[in-house]
Amino acid sequence: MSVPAVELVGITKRFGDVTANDGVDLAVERGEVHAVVGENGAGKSTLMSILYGLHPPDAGHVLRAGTRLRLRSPADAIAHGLGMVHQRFRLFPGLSVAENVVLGAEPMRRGVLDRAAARRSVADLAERYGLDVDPGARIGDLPVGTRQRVEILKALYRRAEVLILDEPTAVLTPGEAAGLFRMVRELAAEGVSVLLVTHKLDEVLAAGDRVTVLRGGRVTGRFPTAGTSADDLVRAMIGRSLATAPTTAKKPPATTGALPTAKKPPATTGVPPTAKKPPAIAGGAPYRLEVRDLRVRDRDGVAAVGGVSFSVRPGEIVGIAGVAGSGQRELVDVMTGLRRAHSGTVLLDGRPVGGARDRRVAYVPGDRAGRATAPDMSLADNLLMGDQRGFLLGPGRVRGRAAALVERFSIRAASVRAPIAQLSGGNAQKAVLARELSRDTPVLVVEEPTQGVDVGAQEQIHALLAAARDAGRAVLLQSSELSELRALADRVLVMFEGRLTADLPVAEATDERLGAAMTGATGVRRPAGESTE
Ligand SMILES: Nc1ncnc2c1ncn2[C@@H]1O[C@H](COP(=O)(O)OP(=O)(O)OP(=O)(O)O)[C@@H](O)[C@H]1O
Repeated sequence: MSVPAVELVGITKRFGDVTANDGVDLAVERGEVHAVVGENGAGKSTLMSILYGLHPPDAGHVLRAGTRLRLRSPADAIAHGLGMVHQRFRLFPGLSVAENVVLGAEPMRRGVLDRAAARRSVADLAERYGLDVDPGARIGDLPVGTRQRVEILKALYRRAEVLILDEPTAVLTPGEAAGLFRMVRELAAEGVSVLLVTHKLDEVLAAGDRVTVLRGGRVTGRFPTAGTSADDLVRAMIGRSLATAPTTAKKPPATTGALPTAKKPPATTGVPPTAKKPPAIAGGAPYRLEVRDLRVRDRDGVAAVGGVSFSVRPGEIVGIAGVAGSGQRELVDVMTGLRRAHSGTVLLDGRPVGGARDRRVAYVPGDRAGRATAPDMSLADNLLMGDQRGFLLGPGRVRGRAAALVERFSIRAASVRAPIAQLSGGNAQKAVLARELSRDTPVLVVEEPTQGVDVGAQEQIHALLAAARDAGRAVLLQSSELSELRALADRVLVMFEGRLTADLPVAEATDERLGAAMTGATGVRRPAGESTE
């Protein structure tokens, strides 16, 4: 057998009491697409960080084409033909594609950047690997899928032969995701090895050659994708099938250093477990949330939302679909009181939303690190943030309440005192959901609730959102996963260029109809008695 392109041998990594990787062996062949899957906190990101020189392992080593490497930094990794595309792109919006690709390794001519040479080599590279990118385009003008291609080009320009993709489709539309995987197969055919970290098992099975499953920092399964089902992977990931899943996630294995079990949580901190009759709204308003002819301008004075009207009843989940930048962000900003509208109104239970952050709206932002959490503050403080009772409680009670939420929402963390930045991505997301779902508000606005979240937790989060609806809350759900909108929403709205291009009952929200509305096709279907303009 040939020497693997890259091999991780006996990798162990501890953070305090947490063993994030525990004797992990993983070999990737040349030209292979190798997926790494596992629950939130299973140790996937840690393993990739070690391979990319971001963390030194406590034990074990990395071989590249059979040679042992000492990786002290990403620069070392890049020098040995490793490249990584992070979830958050590291591109300069004001610069061109070619300038971004060559940045730090520029072709120079008489002491200045040789732009023509940069463009030529970027165009050659794009052509060789079949990547559709215009080297002269400005990054700021490009859609997310194209920006990701630029990140991949950047790695290839630095001669990456092993490419690590960390949840690459989290930010992509379904069409862009399909394009990415076509490209990944082309790269593999050219001999590039791809390590793919993802929670989407259908992607793994469609685009991967082999899969390694991690659980509690250890390898619990190795599969060729051929002949393997999603259920086989799930069983290796969580030790059971999803079909027989209890509603709450299993206790974490001892190696992840989870918190001790908390006492019974106080009733005020949880989502009501059973469906209730929607409560009557004060003043008899039929809607919990009403948006009337809303217009919002962005910083440059351009209309970001151009006259949008819709309403959400108690006990209803309304989904919002649309390609990024269609005005969803601005719409949500006004609804949560984070931005002022140019004109129009937003009413909660018949009363206008306040100018500042309105306490009647619980909000789960899509931008976890930037908006949803204070990364340097403890998990406990993040869980209680915005809860005015927090000021009246001593630190012991704050930790007690936080521990109750940790237990209830199966958040895996070494301690509620540790900074939230130390949690795995999916566990940080669960913490934000725990905080917002446990607030007793009439309206819940949720963006991308399961982004970066493992399959078991996805199920749990969906059940929690359904419970919030059944308790009579009005839920507005923005998601780029059409399957998620279909699973949860009663109606799906589509935004395109700041306007609603569809308002469909879920039974009519097919991929084709949503896709057409997302690209601006007309033929808007509106439920009787309501207008969207
Ligand atoms: N810098 C750090 N300090 C302390 N603990 C950490 C640090 N980085 C990771 N951990 C812990 O190591 C464990 C593995 O985390 P890791 O991020 O590798 O998981 P993951 O499989 O990538 O999860 P996710 O799917 O949620 O992104 C978790 O328990 C996490 O809290």
